[in-house]
Amino acid sequence: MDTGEEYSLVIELSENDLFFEQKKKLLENKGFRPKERIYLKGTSKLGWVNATVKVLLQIARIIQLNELELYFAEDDGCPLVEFYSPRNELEAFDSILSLVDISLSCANLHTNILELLRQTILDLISDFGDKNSVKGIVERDHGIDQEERLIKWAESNGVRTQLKIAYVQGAGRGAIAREDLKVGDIALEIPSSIIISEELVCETDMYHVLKEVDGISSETILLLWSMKEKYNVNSKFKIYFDTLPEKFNTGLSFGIEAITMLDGTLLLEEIMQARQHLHAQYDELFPALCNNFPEIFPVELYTWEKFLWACELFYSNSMKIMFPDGKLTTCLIPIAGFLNHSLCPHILHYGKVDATTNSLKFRLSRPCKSGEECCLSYGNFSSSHLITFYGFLPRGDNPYDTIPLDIDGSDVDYVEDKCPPNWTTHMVRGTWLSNNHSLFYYGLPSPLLDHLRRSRSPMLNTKTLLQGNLENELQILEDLIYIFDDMIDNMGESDFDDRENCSWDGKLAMDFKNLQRRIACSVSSSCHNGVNMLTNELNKCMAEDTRG
Ligand SMILES: C[S@@+](CC[C@H](N)C(=O)[O-])C[C@H]1O[C@@H](n2cnc3c(N)ncnc32)[C@H](O)[C@@H]1O
Repeated sequence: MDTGEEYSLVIELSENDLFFEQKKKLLENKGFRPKERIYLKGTSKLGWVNATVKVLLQIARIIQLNELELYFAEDDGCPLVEFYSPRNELEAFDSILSLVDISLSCANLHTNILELLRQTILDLISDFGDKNSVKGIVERDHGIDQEERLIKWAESNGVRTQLKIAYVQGAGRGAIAREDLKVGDIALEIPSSIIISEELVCETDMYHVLKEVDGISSETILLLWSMKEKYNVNSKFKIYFDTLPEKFNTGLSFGIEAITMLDGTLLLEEIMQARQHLHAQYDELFPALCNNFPEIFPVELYTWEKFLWACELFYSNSMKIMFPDGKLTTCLIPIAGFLNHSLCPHILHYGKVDATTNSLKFRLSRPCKSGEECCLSYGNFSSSHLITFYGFLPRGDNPYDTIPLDIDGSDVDYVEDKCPPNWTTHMVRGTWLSNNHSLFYYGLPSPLLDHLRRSRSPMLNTKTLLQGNLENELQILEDLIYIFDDMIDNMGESDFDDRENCSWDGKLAMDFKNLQRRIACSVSSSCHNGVNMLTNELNKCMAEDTRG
């Protein structure tokens, strides 16, 4: 921010960004440079403020794209992109808000304009949250005595919280705002002293045994400690362990019927791989540890079932936390473990212990009204990952639900190498998420289409209405239709009929299969639309040729 007559904000794409080149190209396509100076005129007219926020937001969206969003964002022919994903939009809002906040903290002139910018951004954030979040429905806020006891215990240990616990429809327990919370408010603050981390294990006999085990991770050490601590009546964390579910119901516990239903889906592969990995890990440690150190590892506490329970606990409830010494550790965090996942979360950044207060703060990036469920994001995960390791399918459109394509991206000779081939793997997602269904785009990701164009015909790489190009496009779409129709056939018929009578795992399997089918059908139908558009264009071409 300058201090002269004209004020400006500088918004910049870092040169260290892993995707600097791709993002620079996207910015340039929209008429921006990687470093833009946005002048703030000495007027507080609302039209001007709105226009300035719009420009800042357009740039920030591109800066904040992650790899997967970038893959799907390359539809440079589309001026209509409103937002790339809820995560991206909230990150973009967060970044421009902090830009304005930094300027406000050092400005003594024109603060009214900055305040107006700030308020405009806050209004947009609130609007965005209202329109794009699927709100959890509070089912009941009674029968939570244990949880209330845990909160009292936590508060007496220095936790500060604006949240209470209640049962939320379809999600077990959740954290509900006790009063209206604004952007920047801390919904929950946890002192390091009640974070369950490997530090607790270091002073135990168990640690001395486990540190000698070849290749054992600190996460596994904490997991094995937790399996025993759960039954320790004198544990400092007894009240926490008592509130944990007896059963987790993640994909790792799917029964044989649900597994069979998943035949032909990616979820089956993910679950089987994860289970094999856990079985191998268990077999490496047990029964050897119980046999060699029966005092430390009582055999009845280290059964396969109890090990699986602990794995599910860690997958679904642990968080990776960065401590002030720079160490990144997997931890269990009382109270924070009640926060459910949302595709449009209230809390974006939470993984770093604040060195001055020695506490973990859960700050809001969008407002949460009194009585509303407050959520964070567990990460940018696909639904198959969320089912396997957390046991739920998120409601709403998950932008990370993709179907990978078995195409090797590295085998094509690039003749016209204006844009280097950065993508080595290719995928699709539901084409309803795309804004650009026009000729040459078809709602499909541009990196995939470009790759297919080049591999079919290395010399043709233009999006023009020439007959050769159009025929090439037609072939590409027909190949994709073949792949996806085959996939749809392999998945069999939709199973909607008996959903309500299904077991928990049967329901999840069915919902996942229907989701995958919906994605594959959307791709196939977008390709068919593309074929129709191309056939029309080809007919026009041929009619012109005949006239000529
Ligand atoms: C960290 S815990 C959150 C608290 C949990 N609901 C409870 O009752 O203990 C994570 C688990 O909550 C559930 N969960 C989280 N987010 C969810 C969502 N959006 N929809 C359904 N279940 C969800 C899943 O069972 C997940 O494994």
